[in-house]
Amino acid sequence: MSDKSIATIARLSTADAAFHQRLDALLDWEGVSDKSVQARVDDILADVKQRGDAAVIEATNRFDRMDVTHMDQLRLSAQQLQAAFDGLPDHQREALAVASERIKHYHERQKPSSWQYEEADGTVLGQKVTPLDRAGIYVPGGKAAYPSSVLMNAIPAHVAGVREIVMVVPTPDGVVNNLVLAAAHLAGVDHVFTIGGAQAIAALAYGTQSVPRVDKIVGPGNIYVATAKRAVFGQVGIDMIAGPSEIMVVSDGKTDPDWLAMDLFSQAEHDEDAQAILVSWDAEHLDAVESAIDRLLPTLEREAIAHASLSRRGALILCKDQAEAIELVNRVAPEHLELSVATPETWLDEIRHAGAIFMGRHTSEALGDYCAGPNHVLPTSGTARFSSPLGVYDFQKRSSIIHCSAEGASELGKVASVLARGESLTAHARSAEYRINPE
Ligand SMILES: NC(=O)c1ccc[n+]([C@@H]2O[C@H](COP(=O)([O-])OP(=O)(O)OC[C@H]3O[C@@H](n4cnc5c(N)ncnc54)[C@H](O)[C@@H]3O)[C@@H](O)[C@H]2O)c1
Ligand SMILES: N[C@H](CO)Cc1c[nH]c[nH+]1
Ligand SMILES: [Zn+2]
Repeated sequence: MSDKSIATIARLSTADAAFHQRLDALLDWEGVSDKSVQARVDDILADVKQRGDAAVIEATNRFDRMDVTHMDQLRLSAQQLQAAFDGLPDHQREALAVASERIKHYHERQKPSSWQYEEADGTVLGQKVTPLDRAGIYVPGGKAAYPSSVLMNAIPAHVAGVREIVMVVPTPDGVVNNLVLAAAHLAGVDHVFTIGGAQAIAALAYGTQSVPRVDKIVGPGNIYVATAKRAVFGQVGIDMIAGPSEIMVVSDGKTDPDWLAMDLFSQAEHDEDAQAILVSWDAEHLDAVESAIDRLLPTLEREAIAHASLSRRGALILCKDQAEAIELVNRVAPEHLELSVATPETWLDEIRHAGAIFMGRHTSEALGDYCAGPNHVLPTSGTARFSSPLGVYDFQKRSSIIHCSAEGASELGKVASVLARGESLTAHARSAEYRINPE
């Protein structure tokens, strides 16, 4: 272990008796179970539900340090979005366009089609896919502005065929980010409100005098956003409850330690509660990465956030071998997994839980955050065990189609009748029996 360390990041070994306890402590994020946050969010939701715009304005003035009196001051017009796009320097406009094209191309592949098949007696069964009428997208904006999240939320909605997209994004102190506006223009967002936190989620879920009520709310955000999304679920659909960003890297010891240190920082700089873990079976390599962390930390602009995050939820873990590294990955089920190894493709079958898998030394997670193509809104806090990246499927729903021929209804009626009478549901049985062919 490096003796020059400034103790930025914990060193753990799977051989230690207390390893699993320490890992559990690292993975634990109180998040949406925090009672004081829940109480505050409940108050905001109830207020917006009751008073609409007036409550949204008050909360926005309070939490985002604004001074507005009318909802029109929290609404951006299509002309403002267009002007932001037109006013960008060429290199920014081009980068947005490239990212946007790649994200669209990737998500086009996720587009499902409706299907149906016909049985021998002429009965037709199928599934009809229908896009949502109106989707609400939350774009975070508290500690940083996220134009990339505009694209990642709005493009799959468009590909899915959503009729109307309503975007909310907080602008603390009234500072509007032109790249965010330009991305909204490029991605074809229909309405933009500069509101955030629980008040924005409430406005989308319940509707207000100005904000249209949506059918589903998607997108990442902080603890107030996540708590509010959980509370309004049922009233509206939601994509997932996303916690702070996470990265887990597995290294075979051959990747440049500076690259790996920066990959850990790349998520640590999102949030004090972000999680950054490196696993390797090469102890000297972990020493080298630890030195790189200490050396590179002061060179970051968001040094304080990255430092807090690495101290709280960062770790360099020494494991026995590849098999144990894979076990750890499946246990953590990270939002982002980097396989910084020589032949990542040979690992893939055994990796069961991860939001996105970045294969090989050259594939830094940052490329996925912006422009590789796959979505960067991913399951966190171990929920990759049962959920998937945001995708076209989040903006669509399915209806079953059943069209019986007379012959089909007669045959199925006999089966349904037996089962209905077994459930003592006489009306069900008789409804099916009416359609049974007499001979
Ligand atoms: N998964 C992803 O794709 C992705 C992408 C980008 C960011 N993120 C994550 O999203 C989060 C963004 O968080 P953020 O804070 O920067 O922006 P945010 O937009 O989620 O939250 C800002 C809002 O929080 C509310 N708020 C702040 N303090 C409050 C308080 N004391 N009481 C009530 N409300 C309060 C305010 O209304 C403010 O508008 C980070 O955790 C980051 O890691 C995730
Ligand atoms: N890493 C974030 C998702 O966890 C997405 C993002 C946006 N900008 C930079 N990174
Ligand atoms: Zn990121």
